[in-house]
Amino acid sequence: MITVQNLTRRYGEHAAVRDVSFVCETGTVTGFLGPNGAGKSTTLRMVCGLTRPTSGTATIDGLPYRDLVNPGRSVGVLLDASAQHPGRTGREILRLSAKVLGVPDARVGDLLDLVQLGQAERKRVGTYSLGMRQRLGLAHALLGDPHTLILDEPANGLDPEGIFWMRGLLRDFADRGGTVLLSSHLLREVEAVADDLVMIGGGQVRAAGGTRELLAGVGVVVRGLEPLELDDALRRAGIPTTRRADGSLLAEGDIETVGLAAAKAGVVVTELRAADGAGLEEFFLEVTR
Ligand SMILES: Nc1ncnc2c1ncn2[C@@H]1O[C@H](COP(=O)(O)OP(=O)(O)OP(=O)(O)O)[C@@H](O)[C@H]1O
Repeated sequence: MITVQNLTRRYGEHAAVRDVSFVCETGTVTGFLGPNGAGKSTTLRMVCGLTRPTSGTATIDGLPYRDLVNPGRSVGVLLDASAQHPGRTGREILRLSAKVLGVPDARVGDLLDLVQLGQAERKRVGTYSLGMRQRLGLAHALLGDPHTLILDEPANGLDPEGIFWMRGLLRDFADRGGTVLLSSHLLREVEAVADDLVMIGGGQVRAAGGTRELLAGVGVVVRGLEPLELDDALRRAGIPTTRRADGSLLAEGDIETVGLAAAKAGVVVTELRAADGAGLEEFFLEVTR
């Protein structure tokens, strides 16, 4: 379990992270979402003891990262896939870390198979694509057989097949009782795998909760024959709306309330349904703006 309590980090006058709190439960995947510069990396670095918080605390299974005995055996971390020595091969990097962690050498081969680096394991990391580095980084994070994974933008550089593969791997890790915290700036990337979402914008948590609950709470998509009249009618009925790129509206209410408001105003509705992932995407953009 990861517990983040009132974490704040200031750089001079600028607060990169402001009073951020959330919990990642054991056996779940938590998606930490936010646009560029929102404060994701700074928060993850504080959780991993790499950046000192100005105030607040972060613990993993009740202990700050710095107090964990042999942390690589309990927490797998991937913060920057490019932070490996470019002159070493993938296999060499894993073998060196295995020695440091006290992990049997045989595990290196197993992990290389798992992340499907193929022949690249014998090539120098400096020649790797970003996707290959991410795969190696994931193998590195898993090397100590940890029960917690903290991954900063792990899908960066992965192709669609790679993203699908990684989702399966993380899902399986959590289903076997592990805890996963992963950041992304793309909702679509984590929506399918995350049990819980924490959305951050401007250094602050803007929304948090179960992915399904957040999905359910984002309102309905409604389209009218006369979009402007429909928008007017809903606003007059006290229902906030957001215009979507395809000409429909995202309305903050349930289907019945929205349908009734349109009917009362005599506006023809051509589509009315619960907002799906598209609604969540807009919600995400809205709350983290
Ligand atoms: N060492 C530092 N010194 C000064 N400002 C910093 C430092 N580290 C981060 N910041 C600032 O803190 C804010 C949050 O940065 P952070 O890297 O945590 O965001 P992020 O959500 O991870 O963004 P991205 O998705 O682009 O990686 C940014 O405004 C950034 O410029």
